[in-house]
This record gives sequence, structure tokens and C-alpha cells, in this order.
Amino acid sequence: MTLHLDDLRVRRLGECRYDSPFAEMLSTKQTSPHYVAEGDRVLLEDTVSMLSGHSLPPGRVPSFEAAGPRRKIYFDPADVTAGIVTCGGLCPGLNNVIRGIVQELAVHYKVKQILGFRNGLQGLTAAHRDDTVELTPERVRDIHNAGGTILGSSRGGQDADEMVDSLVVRGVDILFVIGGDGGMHAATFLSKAIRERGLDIAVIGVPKTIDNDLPFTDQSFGFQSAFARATDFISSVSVEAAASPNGVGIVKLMGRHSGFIASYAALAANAADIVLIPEIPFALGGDDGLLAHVERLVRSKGFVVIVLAEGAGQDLFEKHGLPQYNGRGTDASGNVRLGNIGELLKECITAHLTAVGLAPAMRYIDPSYAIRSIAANAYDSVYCLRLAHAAVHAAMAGRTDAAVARWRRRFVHVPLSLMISRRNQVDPDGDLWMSVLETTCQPAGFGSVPDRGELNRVP
Ligand SMILES: Nc1ncnc2c1ncn2[C@@H]1O[C@H](COP(=O)(O)OP(=O)(O)OP(=O)(O)O)[C@@H](O)[C@H]1O
Ligand SMILES: O=P(O)(O)OC[C@H]1O[C@](O)(CO)[C@@H](O)[C@@H]1O
Ligand SMILES: [Mg+2]
Repeated sequence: MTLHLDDLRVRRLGECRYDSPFAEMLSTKQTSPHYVAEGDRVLLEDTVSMLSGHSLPPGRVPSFEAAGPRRKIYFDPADVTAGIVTCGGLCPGLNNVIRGIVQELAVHYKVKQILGFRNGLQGLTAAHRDDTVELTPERVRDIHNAGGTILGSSRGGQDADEMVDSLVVRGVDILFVIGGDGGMHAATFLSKAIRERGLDIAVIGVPKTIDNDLPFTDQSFGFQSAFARATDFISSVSVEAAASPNGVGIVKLMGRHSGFIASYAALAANAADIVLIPEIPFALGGDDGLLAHVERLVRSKGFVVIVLAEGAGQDLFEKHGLPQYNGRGTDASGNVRLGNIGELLKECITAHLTAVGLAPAMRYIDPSYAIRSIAANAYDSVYCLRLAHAAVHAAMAGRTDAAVARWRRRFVHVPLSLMISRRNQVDPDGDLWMSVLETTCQPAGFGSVPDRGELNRVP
């Protein structure tokens, strides 16, 4: 998808007429390696070949609007009511983002009314629109020390008009949607309904997911905390497998369609012999298949450690007539329900090794919820706070239908249309996957497999 400058422009509710509380601080600031001045922009691409490929002057190549405080703002802070909603799966840092938004609104913009809508989008339905949490700096003072979200979250669609009615009834001028790919679709859905009704309500997305499957952001918040926690489980399984004859250690991590957690956790632990991710299919049988590779490792080093993303090998359940695990269908948000690849591998590896006289000591851990229910680590805590500040500045400046993100280290505004345009996945030809292959010494592929393109057509 070739992007043009106009594809990266962010919609505005109107002219900014009110003085910002940051006006004086901004009066002398200019763009530097560590600051992007108001009106300046951040390049989408960062290599000479990609930039010269446009044959355009610098001002016309695709670039994002920089995030950050403005000299003038759209809303009169004295009249603003803000709303916050958290959607989808839990992720370290949700409470940090809520806390950061509340603090920035109340302390610097002197916004007095901040409503927390409960349990995801259902909190915006008629039945729940009055059951909001009044968010104040005092109420959120310590919430960042705990995982989860004080507002609760949920999955499942709601009627756009009913949700917009709730915003109108509660007098909400700005809605912050903290969510993943689904949440960004929901924010887009809401923003469209608001625009169709000619309402002056800003919708700003804060991208969230431990899977890191969102595009146009360096990494989603919470991802680092999640994969750091996953590293502990890989280390444990590695100790267990190494201490047992024919030890087989398997850790199944979250990552429905993207294998970032498995890849980064395996690199961090530096103990995996094999990493399996949704983006790269693998065959079980054959001399160059996975089972033969596991056998060679058990024979040569006495044990093997496997790290896999829950979304890996999903084609095996249907393409090889293997028993169906955990059924199919979708969750309330339309996300596909995965077959349990961990159980499948455990069974197939045990059968294979037993048949060749290497009956394994199987050590299997599925820490899924243990890695996303924790509080944010120091890195993500800072990241969440800065994303929250950027979200507030964007909203107060009348930006809408946009998300805030960090792109090439700079904080930027990303149109929601781009945020929902594709899924971020591990590139089998990229340098991250190259590092995984270098670290595990696993082959680039296992056996003859279906075409990646067909498999990578993620819903
Ligand atoms: N296309 C869509 N239009 C409107 N709402 C949507 C759409 N897709 C998802 N949603 C809603 O957005 C909310 C969050 O979606 P979902 O449950 O998939 O989690 P998510 O935001 O993707 O987060 P994560 O990936 O971290 O679990 C849900 O209430 C879901 O119904
Ligand atoms: O929260 P649920 O419905 O169990 O869904 C789990 C899914 O949510 C995520 O944590 C984030 O999308 C995925 O990694 C995982 O597959
Ligand atoms: Mg999602």
C-alpha cells in the first residue's frame, strides 16, 4: 500500500481559538533531535531509498503530524467533559494511561469532569451510560501500580448510535478509546457516527495490545512488560528440560496472529532451540519437518526448548486432519478462536520421540494470562504516561478520528483509517526474524508448507 501525504492528515473539529496553558512554554521551542515543533512533521519512511523513491520535495513526502502541546486549543477547558473507555484484552499499562490522561487533563488543562465508562463499549450503552466512574487525580493516584484496568474491559459489539447517544446524554466532548485493533475499529465506528450527526465530539485512540499487532507504532504499550514476564517462563522450562533425560520444554505464549511476544521473549531468554509463530507455517512430518528436528536436538544435546505463539500452526488442525482442539468459531468481538497448538505439539512430540525410543520428560507451560495481567514495567510506565499526554494534547487541540503513537521514536498523530488498515506482523524476511534464526539456529522452515500469503490472510 503506497501512502501519500494526504493519507496521513488528521481531521480537525475546527479552528483553535483558545490559549493553551502551554503557550508560554512553547513560544521559543524549535524542532531539534529531541523535539518536533508545532507545524513540523515526522517522516513516515526513514531510508534514503524509500524517500528518494517518491521523487518529491521533502514537504510533500508522506509524514505524520507531530504530537504534543499546541499554542492554541480548540476546546475551552472550563467547558470540557472527557470520557475514557478501555476495550479488549488486558495489557500492562492500561491504568498508567488512564492515570496519565486524568492527570494531564485536570492538572494542566484544568478540566473538571472526566468520566470513566465501565467494562469496555458496553459501558457506553443506554443500560450502563450512567454507571460511570468519576476520575480525579486523587482517584487515580496509585492505580498504575496494579495490572488490569480500574474501568474494566469487555469484548462484543454495541450499536454506534446508542453509544453516541450516551456521549450526548453525558455531555462528553472528548472520548479516549484505549484498545487494540478491535478498539481502534470501534473508535473509527464511533467517530463516523459522530461525524454523520454533525456533533462536536473528538475521538482519540490510544493503541493497546500485548500482541503488538497494531501498525504505525514502534511497539504497542504493554508489549515490553508482557514479553519480559514471558521470559521468566522460558527460563523455567529451560531449567526443567535441561535437567531431565530427553527433556522437552514447551512454552505457549499469547499472540493470536502476530508472533512478536514469542520472538522477543525467546531472544531475551536466549534459551530457545525453536520458535514457532503464526506468520511462518511449519510441517510436522518428513526428514525436514519439525518432529525430525526435535529428535535431532534431543539426540545431540539431550533436551529441547520450544517457544510458540498460540496462533502458530493453526493450519495443522484442518490441513492434516488432526483432531480438533478447543473448537473453532469466534469470540464476542469476532476474533477467531484458536486451536490449542500447545496441546497438539505436546501430543505429537511425545508420540514421535517415544516411537524412536526417546520417551520424553515433557515440561509444558501456558502462562497466557500471567503475562498480560501484570503492572507495567518502568519502560512501559514512562511510555504510557507520554502516550497519555500526547492523547490529551491532541484532543484539546481538536484533533479527532486519530490515534497517538510513537513512530521512529517521535510521538505522532495517526489517522484511525491507517491504524485499522492492516495488522502488524513479524516479517519472515525482516531483521527480527533473522535474529531469531541466528539465536535458535533453527532452519528457516520446517518441511513443505502452504504458501505464507494464503496463511497470512489474517481476519
Ligand atoms: N469493526 C468493528 N466495529 C466496531 N466495533 C468493533 C469492531 N471490531 C471490534 N470492535 C469492538 O471493539 C472492542 C474491542 O475489540 P476486541 O475485543 O477485539 O479487543 P481489541 O481492542 O482488539 O484488544 P486486544 O487485541 O488487545 O484484545 C470490542 O467491544 C469489539 O466488539
Ligand atoms: O481475553 P481473551 O478473550 O481470553 O483473549 C485472549 C487474546 O487476547 C490477547 O491477549 C490480546 O488480543 C491475545 O493475545 C489473546 O489471544
Ligand atoms: Mg485485537
